[in-house]
Amino acid sequence: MSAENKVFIYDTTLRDGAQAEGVTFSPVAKIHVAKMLDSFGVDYIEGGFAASNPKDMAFFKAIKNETLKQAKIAAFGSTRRANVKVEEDKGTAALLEADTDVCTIFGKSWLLHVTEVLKTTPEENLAMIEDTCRYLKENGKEVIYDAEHFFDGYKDSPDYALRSLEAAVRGGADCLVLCDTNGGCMPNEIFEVTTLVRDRFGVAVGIHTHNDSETAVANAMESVRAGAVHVQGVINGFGERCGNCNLVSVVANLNLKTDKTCLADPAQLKSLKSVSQFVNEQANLRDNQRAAFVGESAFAHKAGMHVDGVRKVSHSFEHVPPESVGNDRRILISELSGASNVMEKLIEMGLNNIDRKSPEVREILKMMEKQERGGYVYESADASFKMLIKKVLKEHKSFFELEGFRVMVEKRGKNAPCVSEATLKLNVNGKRAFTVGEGDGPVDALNMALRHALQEFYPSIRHVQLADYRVSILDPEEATAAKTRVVIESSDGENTWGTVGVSENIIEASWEALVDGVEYKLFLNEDKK
Ligand SMILES: CC(=O)SCCNC(=O)CCNC(=O)[C@H](O)C(C)(C)COP(=O)(O)OP(=O)(O)OC[C@H]1O[C@@H](n2cnc3c(N)ncnc32)[C@H](O)[C@@H]1OP(=O)(O)O
Ligand SMILES: CC(=O)C(=O)O
Repeated sequence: MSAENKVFIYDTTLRDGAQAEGVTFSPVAKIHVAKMLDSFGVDYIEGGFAASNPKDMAFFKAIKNETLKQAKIAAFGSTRRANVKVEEDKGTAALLEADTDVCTIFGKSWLLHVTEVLKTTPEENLAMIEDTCRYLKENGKEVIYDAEHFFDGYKDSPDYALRSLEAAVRGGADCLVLCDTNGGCMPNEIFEVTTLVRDRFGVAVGIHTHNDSETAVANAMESVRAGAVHVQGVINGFGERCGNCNLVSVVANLNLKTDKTCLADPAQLKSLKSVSQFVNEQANLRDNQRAAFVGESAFAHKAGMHVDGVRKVSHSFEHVPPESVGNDRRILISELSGASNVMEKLIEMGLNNIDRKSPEVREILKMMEKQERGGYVYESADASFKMLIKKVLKEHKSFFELEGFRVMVEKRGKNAPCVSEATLKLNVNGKRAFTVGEGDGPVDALNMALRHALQEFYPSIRHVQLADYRVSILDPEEATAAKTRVVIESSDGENTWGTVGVSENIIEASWEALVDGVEYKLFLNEDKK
């Protein structure tokens, strides 16, 4: 890796990320995230605000017992309070107590904040910056200086904003990080101001952006183009208000689209999606389906013409190869599909010998369109679409015949729980199966009865679980006569697959989706034999 092309990645998921509404990391989660970030290859991990709370301080102690490959742990805090000696300042003492190699302090660049928030004088603020940097340097720390509101401060008074950086440099700061704290800047402003700071100071320049104008990643990229060598951000971009610069996108863009490198081992880029998912899990957040690079939809192609293009030349509709960031290409089936979408599904099913222009492909498309007009959607119900293909190709067989079911929901008294029970009669290979299932609701009960009935004949069904269940009402204006669409996700612990059913009766729609789900699994098993 050429030193001059290296951009240092400073992760603040555990500090600025924790300032996001709805996010709190447990002490154990903080350690898990830090270890994962280290394996991923970031350079700095900001573990918390040293003076803020015992949990953040406990993290700094606990992480010392872990062996990290290369990441440095940074403790975060502010410049000393106004009119307090730095040696007597509690926040600065907490930074030293954290006992990290790196201390990151934020100081004020904007006169508005100096006079109206700190309620101090411009000169005292400069002294606070210089004293705190110097004191931390004297105590052997690498000092990263976060110039809070730097761009807003610069717009208000360029002279004062630059003097605040000079104070940090006099104090010995190792890196000047320009912060767009309110997230209001445009990329061109970031480029111009970063260029000016880079040319003026012989110190490394970094960037810290927020996403209030949806420009945090673009702003960080522009800052790097202007010479910043250090980017601060959060995995998945959550953080105060609208969030921080999303490091997932920054790391991918830097590695794949510039001559810069940023991960200790660039091969780690392939773990980007799992890193993103891991952080969301630890932060108790859902994955963002539409997230750039790592979302489920990031490489999902729906429009027929796009699928046609991707099948011919993958980069005709993909800005980077999905596998480069650990993601997968997905082909969706819908009313916008053409023959190319169907071909992809045929290939997935191992049916490689059917021509794109064949009558079978046209017939599959015709059937799919008819079904969609009737309320079916196949985007999330790939397995039902594959069953439909089998039916059109006359390769479908029924593994069982339904003789009948009855579903009952009973509530015996105001405070008694609702009990759901289903009885089911099937004919399986000429033998009669009669089972009863109980469940949390009527569909769960029916699902239980179906699995009990089949597992004697098809043992693999034992492992199939109902993973998700979604209901939509079609034509709601028709009130009770409205159709119901049920989409079910089933899982056998290894794979998940979606199926769909439509009926005026919710139980019947659910049954249809359950049957497709079970048949899909049984076909998969047959194919494996
Ligand atoms: C841009 C950023 O994201 S910076 C990080 C912001 N993060 C956080 O605030 C989360 C952690 N914070 C906390 O736990 C608490 O705010 C603490 C423990 C740090 C401080 O709590 P308190 O002492 O009760 O103060 P409070 O939060 O109400 O006010 C902040 C004080 O810090 C001062 N302050 C703010 N920025 C700075 C600075 N850069 N340098 C010195 N003092 C500062 C304010 O002037 C105010 O001082 P005052 O009490 O004399 O009026
Ligand atoms: C330092 C910081 O978090 C900010 O200015 O946004």
